[in-house]
Order: sequence, then structure tokens, then C-alpha cells
Amino acid sequence: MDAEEWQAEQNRLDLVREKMQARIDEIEPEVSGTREQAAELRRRFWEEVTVNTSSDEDFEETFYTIKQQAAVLSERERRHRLLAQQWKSLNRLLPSPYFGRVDFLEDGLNSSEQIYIGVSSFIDEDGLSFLVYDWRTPIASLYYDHSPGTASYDTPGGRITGTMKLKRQYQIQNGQIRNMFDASVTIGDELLQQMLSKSADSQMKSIVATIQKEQNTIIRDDHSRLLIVQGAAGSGKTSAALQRVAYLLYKNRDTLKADQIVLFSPNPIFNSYVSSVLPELGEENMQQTTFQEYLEYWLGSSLSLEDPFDQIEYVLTAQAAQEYEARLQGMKYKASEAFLMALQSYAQWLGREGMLFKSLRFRDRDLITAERISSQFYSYDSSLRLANRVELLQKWLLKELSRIERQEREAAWVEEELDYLDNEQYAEVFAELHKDREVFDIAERYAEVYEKISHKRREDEGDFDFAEREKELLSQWIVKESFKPLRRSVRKLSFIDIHSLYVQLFDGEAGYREKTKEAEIPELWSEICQQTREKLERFELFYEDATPYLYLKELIEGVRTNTEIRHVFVDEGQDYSLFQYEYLKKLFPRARMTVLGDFGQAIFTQSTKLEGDDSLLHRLYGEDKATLIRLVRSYRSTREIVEFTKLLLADGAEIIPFERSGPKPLLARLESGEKRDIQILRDIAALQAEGFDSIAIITKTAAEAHEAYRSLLVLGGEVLQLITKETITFQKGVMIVPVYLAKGIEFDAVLIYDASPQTYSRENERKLLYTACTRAMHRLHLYTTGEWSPFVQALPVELYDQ
Ligand SMILES: Nc1ncnc2c1ncn2[C@@H]1O[C@H](COP(=O)(O)OP(=O)(O)OP(=O)(O)O)[C@@H](O)[C@H]1O
Repeated sequence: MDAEEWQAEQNRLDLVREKMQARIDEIEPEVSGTREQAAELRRRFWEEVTVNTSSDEDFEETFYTIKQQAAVLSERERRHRLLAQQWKSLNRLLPSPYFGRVDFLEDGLNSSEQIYIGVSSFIDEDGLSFLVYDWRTPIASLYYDHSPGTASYDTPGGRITGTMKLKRQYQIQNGQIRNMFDASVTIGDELLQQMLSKSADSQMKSIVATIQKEQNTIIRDDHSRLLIVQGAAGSGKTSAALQRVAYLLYKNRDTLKADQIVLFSPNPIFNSYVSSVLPELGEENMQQTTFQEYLEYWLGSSLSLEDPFDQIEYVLTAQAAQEYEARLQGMKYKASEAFLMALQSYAQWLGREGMLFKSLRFRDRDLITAERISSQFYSYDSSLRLANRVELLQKWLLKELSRIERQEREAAWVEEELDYLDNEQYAEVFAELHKDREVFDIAERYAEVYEKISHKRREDEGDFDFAEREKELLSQWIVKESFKPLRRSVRKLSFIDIHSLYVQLFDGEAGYREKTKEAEIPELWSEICQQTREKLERFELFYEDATPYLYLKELIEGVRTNTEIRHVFVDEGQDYSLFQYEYLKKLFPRARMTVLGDFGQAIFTQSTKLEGDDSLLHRLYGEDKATLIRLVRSYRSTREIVEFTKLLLADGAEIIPFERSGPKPLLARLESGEKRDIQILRDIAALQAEGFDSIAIITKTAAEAHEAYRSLLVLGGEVLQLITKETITFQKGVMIVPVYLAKGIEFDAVLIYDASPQTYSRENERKLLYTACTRAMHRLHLYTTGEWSPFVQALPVELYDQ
């Protein structure tokens, strides 16, 4: 680019920054001013209001003064919020106001407009000219979707067509243009090159300046009920998802708040890894959770739940266990659509017979027996849904409890309790009684009546002899207090024996067939039944049972829904079962769903295919409501690493590396474990000397990670961090991590601790090795002390160095 052009751009930049600075200076005093005003107003709120409620008029006046005062306060607060937002966004823009420009000549006009694009908009004093356009405005999509030539963009008013005369990218730091590129065919290959050659970080970065066309389609999809993104490892699925959240928040800023969006993450570390992207873009973070957190919330108080990490650890380490095969079959079956249907049929069966209840027990006796509850339940109209009948039953039980409560006041135990009340307790109860408006009113009325009858003037309530009445009131109070936990448990529907209802399902093949009409039962069903029952007897639940258990609970008790949430994002979507998807769909009935995943990385047993004719996910909301987008370009790793990793997968040919070069993956065979560990420590030192400061030693399991950690520590690797499922954040540095906890995360260099056939040879281990290797951005090393895993052996030798 010639010097003149460069200078012109720098001048423009200086001008825009001057205007920004002027705006900042202008609003700064106001920002602090309105904050103080609002704070002062809040402090003096009650001083300005005279509370007078003596007459109706006074009351009304007080009411209106309060209302008026509140309105002034909320207006100040609103103004402060807006100004503070503007101030923040200007300060964010100031060092680097924009990253792109397109010159667009709209059809029918005779001069082209220069459109500068940045992380938010900045408008000139005239209130009309955009000096910077927010990247989420319709016009900014020109930058992402087109190259110079014929171009168009969509607006709410229709499509605008024209010609793009120029497309330019900038790297601006502290107000200085460091680099400028004019893009021709693909946008920003140069800028993208630079971005991708940077080091990994403990926090994900926004990709706003280099969003690719296919990613832009994901970000701006406004119509799909279900948006499925199948994308190779490192193709920017998570990045696009977060940009999409920012886009949605911008586009629907009057109706959508950040807490109406929820992201399901694969593990807690991932939550922290992605948490800075939205704030970097000036948006609030959406809600982030894991599916496990949700299960724990609803089931954790009564059962001890296995988590997916323990489940996968079992799958990977317990092959020799006798019950292994059955457990595996159970995992697959319990994640399937067939089991979902079986549970639905079971619920219908329960509508006719077999419901199990718990007696309401009180002081070691049955107040209402399970049999009575059951016969009451089956006395309701059988055409009513289970949940509706449960609701009726709940009302009936509460009424029954009130009736029994009245009878109970005469019971001997109440008398005993009365006797046990010492003076202090008595005084407490009495004070409590007088606090209780209803009871107090009754006492008052009683006193008045007594007064009339006895023609005695009542002096004061303390002098009045309440003795008899008091006893009655106290008995009432004692029974009421004792019944409180019972009522609470009825309100919580604890009288339904969900535990036994789930167990009852696993009582053998004939019973199962009868209850569920299920035809295709796994071969090892009786072992599966036994395992499930044994676990539940200990009040524990396998991970594969947790969602079905909750689902059954809701079929009976009524579906829990969250109608606030408008968008659900599921990252690493291949690791959820169809069962879980059905569940999420029910839970968030008003939400659109975006699922991002890679079947190549499906390492859990309950995986779901995201694309292809045999993918059931498409049908979740009906096939016409689903959109599938495929991402095949991989941005994370160098070309050499992608060439190597893609052949680890059977159908890996679909992955296209981004043209960024580096050394080939390095295979190191050592004679013993100790020599391997020494070599690893040496390699780490060399990598660090090269400037790589995010290095991961990836193992297959947590057990292997522990072992590696211990032996590397002995050899002097004291700066290593061991990542476990409890880890919630990580720092840059060298870490040892089991592959399933490294999902979604990336490192400058990845060292595969043991790439031998003992660790990676079964088909389900192929994807583990793939997932582990694809975490690498710049360097990939594999180690073994014997043979190479067959997946490595199958690779052409020219793909790696030894
Ligand atoms: N358009 C882009 N511009 C710059 N960097 C990008 C772009 N798209 C992706 N990247 C980078 O590529 C890397 C991988 O992206 P991301 O983690 O979003 O991929 P993913 O598809 O979610 O990967 P995985 O499935 O392996 O978890 C990140 O470092 C991200 O910043």
C-alpha cells in the first residue's frame, strides 16, 4: 500500500479518535454526575416523602409522592446506565476503533460509501453519519460474506444490492495502524494467518475481525428452531457460537437479555475458558452450566449421582470387570430413543396400574397408607394425564391432613407435649401465638364474648384468664407445627415413590415387556436389571440412568419448564444422548436451540450423530425446522498437524487445513517409562525455550494422568499442573490432563503421553486419540515405550518425523 494511502488512513483514524476522545470528555462528568445524583436520590428517598396514612386522602397523597419519587430515581438510573454503557464502549473502541472497511456502491446511487467496521458503532455529532459500524449491523455482513465485486446484504426492509469496490483490513494498536491489507478473494487470509499463529491462552479470544463466511451464517441465523453445526476439530464452532450470542443480544437488544440465553458446556474448566469472550465484545455473559449441574440440582438431594467423567473412566479402565459388557449395553440402551418410548409406555401403564406411593407416616404410624393413596389415585378419571391425577391427589392429601390434624388435637401425645413445655418455651409459644394474626383474632373474639357474658370489664388481655382456651390454642399450635413437615412433603410430592417406580422397571424381561411394550431388549437385560437395582438400593444412580430417572419423575409429576430462556446452546453436542435432547426440548419450550459438535470427537457412550440420514437429532422439532451447517476448515492446528490428525479418523478426508505451516508431528519411541518421562521433560524445556507457554501432556484417563503426574514430579517436573474434574480454571503453563477434560480447549503444544496399542487400539479409543491430538495448535508430540497404536501405525510415514 502506498505511503499516501497509508497516511490518509492514519489521518482518518486520528480524526475518529479525536472525536471519540471529545465524546468521552463530554460524557465523563455526566457519567459520574448522574451516578452521584442517583445515589444521593436513593439516600434521600425517604426524606423527600412524608409518610402520612391517617386519612384516605393522606394515604393517597403519600402513595403518589412515593411513586413520583421512584419515577425520578429510575429515570436517573436509566440515564446513568445508558451513559455508562456509552462511555465504556467508547473507551473500548478508542485504542483500536475498527478492524475493517468496505467501500460499497449501492445500485442506483452514484457514489460509494465507506463503511468502517468495529466492535461497536460510533456516530458523528450530527447523529447521522456512522464513523464506525457495529460488526453486527446488517451492512457489516458485506465484510464477512463478500469479496470485491457484486455484493449484497439483507436488511429488515429487503435486500440491498450493489458493488463492493474495496475491502480492507486493519491492525490498529493504541491508535496507530500497524498493518493494513486489501483483501481480494477470501477475507483476511493475511490477518487470519497472523491471528492463528499467536500463542494459546487460558482464555478464548473473540474472532470478530476474521469471522469466515460459513461462520457468519451460523452467527446470523435468525430463523432456525434448531441450528445444528457439525464442524471438524478446530473449525471455530465454539468461537462462532459465542459470536452468535453477541449478535443475538445486539439484534434483539430490546427483548433479549443475556440471562435468557443458556450455554451447556462440556465441563467446568470450559466455562471459565470461554467466559471472557462476550465481555471483550462489550456484552454480558450468558448463563453457563453443565448438564450434570442441572441433574445434581434436581436429583442430588436424594441420590448420589455418577458424573459423565466417572462413567467414561469406567468405560476406559474396567474392561476386565465381569459386569463390563452388560454395563456398556445398558449405557447404550438407556441413551436411546427406544428407551425414551419405553418410559412413555411405562407411564401409560402406570395410568392403569402399578403406581407406587409412600404412606404418610407420623410418630411411627401410618396416617394415610400407601394403599389408601393408591386407591384414591385410581379412583380419578382414567382419561386424565398422570400429572393431573397427581395434582388432584395432592389436593386430596392436604385436605385429609387438615381433617386428621383436627382429630389429632385430642390425642394423648399432644397433652404430653403440652406438659413438657417449660416456662420459657411456653412464653415463646404464647408470643408466637399472638404473632399469629388468625389465632390472635380468635383469642380476641373469645375474650370479647366472654366479657359480654360475664358482664365483667376486661382490664387487659394479660389479666384475662385464658387457661382453657389457651390450652386449646396451644394444642392446635403443637399439632400444626408437627404436621408442617408432612404438608411440606406432600407439596413436594414426596408421597410418590419415584425411586421404587424406577426400580420396578428393572424387574426382569417379562415384566419390562409388559410395562413398556418394548420389543427390542438388550441381550444382557437381566444383568442390566441387576446392576441398576443394586445401584439404586445404595441410593446411587449411574450417569446413564440420571436423565431417564428425571424424565420418568416428570412424566408422573408434571413437566418442569423454563419459559424465560429463549436460546439454548449445546456445545460438544455429540456427547449428549437423544434422550437428553428430548429432555432439553421439553425443559425450554420457548427456546431456539443451537447445537455445535463433531461426531469425530464423540468419546462418550451416549453420543448422538449430528448429521446424515441416520441422525435422529434433525427430527427433534420436525425436520423442516432444523438447519444443518457444516464446517470443514480447521483453523486451530498447522497444516501438518491437521494432515496427521485427520487420517486418524476413518472419514477424516473432509477436513481442510488452513494454510499455516509448522513442523510435522514428532513420534518418539523410548525404551522405558522413565526414559520417556525424562524425554518429555526435556522436550517441554525446549518448547518453552521456543516461546510456547501453554503445553499439555494429554492422557487417556484420569488414572493415567495421576500416574504420569507422579512419575514426572519425581523427575523434577515440579511446575506441572494436574487437571482433574474438580478443576474449574487453569493457568497457562504445563499441565497434565485426561483427554475428556481437554475437550473444547487448545494448547500451543500437545504431548501424547502414551500412544501405545495398550492405550489406543479399540475403536472407541480412536476418537479419544483424535480428540487429544487435535488440541494442538503449533506442535504435536507422541510417545511410546513399545509399539505404536494401530491408528498411528496406519498413517503414511511422510506425515510425521521420528
Ligand atoms: N474466523 C476465525 N478467525 C480467527 N481465529 C479463528 C476463527 N475461527 C476459529 N478460529 C480459531 O481456531 C481455534 C479453534 O476454534 P474453536 O475452539 O472455536 O473450534 P471448535 O470447532 O469449537 O473446536 P473443537 O471442536 O476442537 O473444540 C481457536 O483458537 C479460534 O480462535
